[in-house]
Amino acid sequence: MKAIMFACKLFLKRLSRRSKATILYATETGKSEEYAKKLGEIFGYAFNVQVYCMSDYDISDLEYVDLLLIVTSTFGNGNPPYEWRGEIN
Ligand SMILES: Cc1cc2nc3c(=O)[nH]c(=O)nc-3n(C[C@H](O)[C@H](O)[C@H](O)COP(=O)(O)O)c2cc1C
Repeated sequence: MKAIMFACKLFLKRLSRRSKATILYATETGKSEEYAKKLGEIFGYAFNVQVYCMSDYDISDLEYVDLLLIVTSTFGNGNPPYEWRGEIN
């Protein structure tokens, strides 16, 4: 039992040291959200990853992020999805 607790502590310590990656997505029909979540799973092997919808993200949190990935679609004349057009928090 002690060995398991020790291994868990080591594992959590190691996880907390990983660089922080944030993935923001903006979507109309859900494809970018799906892709952002898949990307999150893949990057989760090497980074401490969080995935957010663009409209839910507080931009002041960017200063704590080591890597930022943005997944979005375009519509019409290369316009971004609706949620991207609104003001980011
Ligand atoms: C009406 C309409 C307009 C589109 N306009 C563009 C465009 O200008 N450029 C582009 O690359 N893709 C365009 N697309 C393709 C979408 O970007 C594509 O379907 C995308 O995968 C949708 O992703 P989402 O579900 O994350 O919004 C358009 C699709 C539709 C239905």
